[in-house]
Amino acid sequence: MNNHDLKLYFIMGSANVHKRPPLEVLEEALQSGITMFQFREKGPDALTGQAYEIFAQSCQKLCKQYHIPFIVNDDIELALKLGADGIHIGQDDFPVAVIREKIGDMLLGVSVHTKDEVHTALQYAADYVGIGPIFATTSKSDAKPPSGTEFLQQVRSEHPDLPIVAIGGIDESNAQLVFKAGAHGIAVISAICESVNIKDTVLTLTSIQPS
Ligand SMILES: Cc1ncc(COP(=O)(O)OP(=O)(O)O)c(N)n1
Ligand SMILES: Cc1nc(C(=O)O)sc1CCOP(=O)(O)O
Ligand SMILES: [Mg+2]
Repeated sequence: MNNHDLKLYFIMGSANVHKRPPLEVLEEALQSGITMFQFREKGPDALTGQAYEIFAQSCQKLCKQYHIPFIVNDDIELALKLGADGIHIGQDDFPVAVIREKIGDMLLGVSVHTKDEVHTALQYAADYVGIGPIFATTSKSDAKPPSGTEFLQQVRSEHPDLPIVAIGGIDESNAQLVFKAGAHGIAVISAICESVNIKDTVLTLTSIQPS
């Protein structure tokens, strides 16, 4: 992984897309220039069992076709079974201290909200950290209150080389602020899933420079 892979990190599950087939949305996002993808199939109506696995495999196949890293959210067994490029975990998902043993050199992303969590993620060789929610989000029912960019700025100044992706309520109207605060990239669900023109949205988001 290089820092550019985090630039526009698209996250999607079937619950995030309403008007079109999710795979169509993913393919359009890939064609338009997303740099990383996370399979996040969760929520009350989430697919389960075979349908869950088949959907994951279809997303992975598309990502391979476009040479974009395919990351699995939460489900380490699925990530291992499919040979995913990486796994993203939060603080309540799996102990950071033992995950490396399970996943080998697969990419590891860890959600962090405190300096201690950043320290632990670094200690156990996380490849990047996710910081959020920066702004209010409707895509995660158990999200913490929005933090703004202050914590992100602190982490950036204390860890100049740490790959950071910001998440939560980020769209074309506020992404510049997030890059300015020191993020290498932005992770988005609704900005793409609810876009009326995915190509334009992706082009706008990927062309933002931290000025
Ligand atoms: C890139 C990225 N950052 C943060 C998260 C959130 O992870 P987590 O806190 O484990 O919450 P869930 O996504 O599992 O509900 C993420 N998924 N991706
Ligand atoms: C999956 C996720 N994690 C968050 C965190 O704060 O850790 S916020 C979030 C949802 C991001 O979706 P949207 O771009 O639609 O706001
Ligand atoms: Mg999680």
